[in-house]
Amino acid sequence: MTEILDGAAVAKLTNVQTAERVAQLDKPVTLAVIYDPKNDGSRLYVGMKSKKASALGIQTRDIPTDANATTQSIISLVEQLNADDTISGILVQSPLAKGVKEREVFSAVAPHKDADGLGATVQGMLFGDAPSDYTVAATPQGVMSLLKHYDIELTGKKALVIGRSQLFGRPMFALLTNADATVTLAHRYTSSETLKSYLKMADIVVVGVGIPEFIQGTDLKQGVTVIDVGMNYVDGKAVGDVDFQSVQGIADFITPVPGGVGPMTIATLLENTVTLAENYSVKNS
Ligand SMILES: Nc1nc2c(c(=O)[nH]1)N[C@@H](CN(C=O)c1ccc(C(=O)N[C@@H](CCC(=O)O)C(=O)O)cc1)CN2
Repeated sequence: MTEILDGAAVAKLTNVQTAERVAQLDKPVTLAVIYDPKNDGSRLYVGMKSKKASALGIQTRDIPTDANATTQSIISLVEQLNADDTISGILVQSPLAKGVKEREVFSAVAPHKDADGLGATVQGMLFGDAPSDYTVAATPQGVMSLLKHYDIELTGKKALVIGRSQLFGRPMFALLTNADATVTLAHRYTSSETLKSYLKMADIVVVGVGIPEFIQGTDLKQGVTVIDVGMNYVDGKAVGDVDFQSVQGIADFITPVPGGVGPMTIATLLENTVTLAENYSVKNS
């Protein structure tokens, strides 16, 4: 029997705790969100994040980049927000406009305001498994929260991460390594025969490549745990990178799309934001 890892339900539990934490603070929690208003997905996701933030008592300042925005102009905006004491956390929604160097913009966010955990400093802390307070990218951290909620054993397990983005794959690799799994990171230059062999060996598969139903049940080992990070739209419907029906009876656990990693991404972003606000208030009390 294949059990659903219910991201929507676990996100709800996280959000209740986040709302309680916000209510305990004596100053407003504000998340600044920089995004490209020309990108349909970004408008949708920023809207979802702002709506959820508001429901939890977190204010958002949504900042659309202008038509002639450059890497430097957006970095200057980030630097203003870094220095703004009314801002608890900063999120740079990906993708930014063509030609803007995202990594440079992510890394301009001050570590103590990096709500999305995408900057070089906090990602360096993650890769060094530094035992200190730093934020972790929302999607991979949300995956880890889901695995923990369902007590999925990671120690010594063979984990396959497919996709090496800065948003997901690279921090996912680091988190699973830090959790003592044996991790392989596959990507577009991994041959299909190599990918096939690793898929058949993996105890845990985490895939985020943006190809609808890229993974089929027949690719997988009996009893595998499947985490579908894919967020594709086919005929207007959200579809993951895994053929959900085809893994029934093969996987022990799977995240659905919608209702899996997506809600966890938003819940984790907002959890990160209140953590930054709490740390800031402690340091400045
Ligand atoms: N700076 C960032 N940019 C982007 C991120 C990110 O984590 N940080 N992730 C993705 C998009 N994303 C958040 O921005 C995101 C996508 C989807 C969902 C979600 O909850 N989806 C629903 C389905 C929605 C629908 O039905 O249309 C679900 O899976 O249940 C949340 C966040 C790219 N950019």
